[in-house]
Amino acid sequence: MGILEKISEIEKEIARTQKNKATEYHLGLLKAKLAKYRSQLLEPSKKGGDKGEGFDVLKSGDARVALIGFPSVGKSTLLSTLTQTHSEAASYEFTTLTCIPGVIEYRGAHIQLLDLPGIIEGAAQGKGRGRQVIAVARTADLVLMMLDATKPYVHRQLLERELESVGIRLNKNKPNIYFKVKKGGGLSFNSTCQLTKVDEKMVQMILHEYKIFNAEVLFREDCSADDLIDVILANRVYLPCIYVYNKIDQISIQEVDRIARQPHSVVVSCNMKLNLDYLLEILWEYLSLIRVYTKKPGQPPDFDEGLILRKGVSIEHVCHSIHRSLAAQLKYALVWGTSTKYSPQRVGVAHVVNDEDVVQLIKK
Ligand SMILES: Nc1nc2c(ncn2[C@@H]2O[C@H](COP(=O)(O)OP(=O)(O)OP(=O)(O)O)[C@@H](O)[C@H]2O)c(=O)[nH]1
Ligand SMILES: [K+]
Ligand SMILES: [Mg+2]
Repeated sequence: MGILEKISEIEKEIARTQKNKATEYHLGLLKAKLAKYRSQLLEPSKKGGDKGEGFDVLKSGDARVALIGFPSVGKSTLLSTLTQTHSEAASYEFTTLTCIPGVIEYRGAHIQLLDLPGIIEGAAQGKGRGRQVIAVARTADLVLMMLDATKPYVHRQLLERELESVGIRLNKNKPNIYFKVKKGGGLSFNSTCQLTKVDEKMVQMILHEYKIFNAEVLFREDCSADDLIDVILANRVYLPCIYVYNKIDQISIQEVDRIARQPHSVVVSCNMKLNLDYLLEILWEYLSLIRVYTKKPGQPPDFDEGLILRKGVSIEHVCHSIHRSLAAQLKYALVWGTSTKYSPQRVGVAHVVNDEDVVQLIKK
């Protein structure tokens, strides 16, 4: 039996197994098996040719965003609208066949936007160019999932399931489980909170399925069996995702309002250029980008050449982004902005900066 058949057998078995206390362990085991086969499917095939020409686009700029969606939802139209690059758009499906990179220039940042072929149900199993598209999505910092606002909601769920099945986790944090394989000593299992979804026996069964008999496992939150499997496989990517509903020029204002209220969702019309500014604002926020301006003594800040960094970075990162050796030479920094109580305030390398802070670095 091939892997695909095995996967579909297990999926069928999970579907027909009633969910209750008695079948709990059996289901956990099936899930572990399923995840194992799926991750085998993801391993690069030895035959080659799987990567596909036209998908090897070099990473560039401050962040990378992948456009994922069904055919003809308007992905290429968005790329051509937001960037200087033109990507062919047409009313027929599969107009785009390769990966087309463009650059969004926003608040001084260069955000690489990747237009990709449309994907369809079964993409993860290799339908269409699904596997190549998904491989590119894994390399991105964020997924823009584009949806046709005139189409049923189930489209979004289908796409989510495709990405989910290949280990892409959207708008989800990495499960807080400490996991370490050991040479001996059996299983040491602990938790720092009450667990309602798994118990030691289940954890042990799942580990055995992966031929792991000696390990240290510490649950730091009430995680599920699926979360544990994600941690064991360790090949998951956790990406922020914005659901972009396009073609709102075709639906009623009530419908637009309803969709816009859903979590992580932005409504737009690429053809009519509606709400694209807001999309960029949300994109900036979801990418956790910030700008920091530097200033030389006695001179005004350099507002043209901001440094593009990520939320949560410190003065040390600011130094590194200017020059490798700078942090070691730093005496202190002066900061004007929302990250300090006073402006300016004298801070050390560990100080965390905010968006639009102005920083003056004083060397030893
Ligand atoms: N009504 C409406 N049509 C749009 C809008 N944006 C794009 N379209 C149309 O939708 C069709 C498909 O657009 P594309 O940009 O080719 O879609 P795509 O997602 O890149 O399609 P594939 O590359 O085939 O996967 C074209 O006829 C566009 O003119 C919009 O905001 N409103
Ligand atoms: K199209
Ligand atoms: Mg296209």
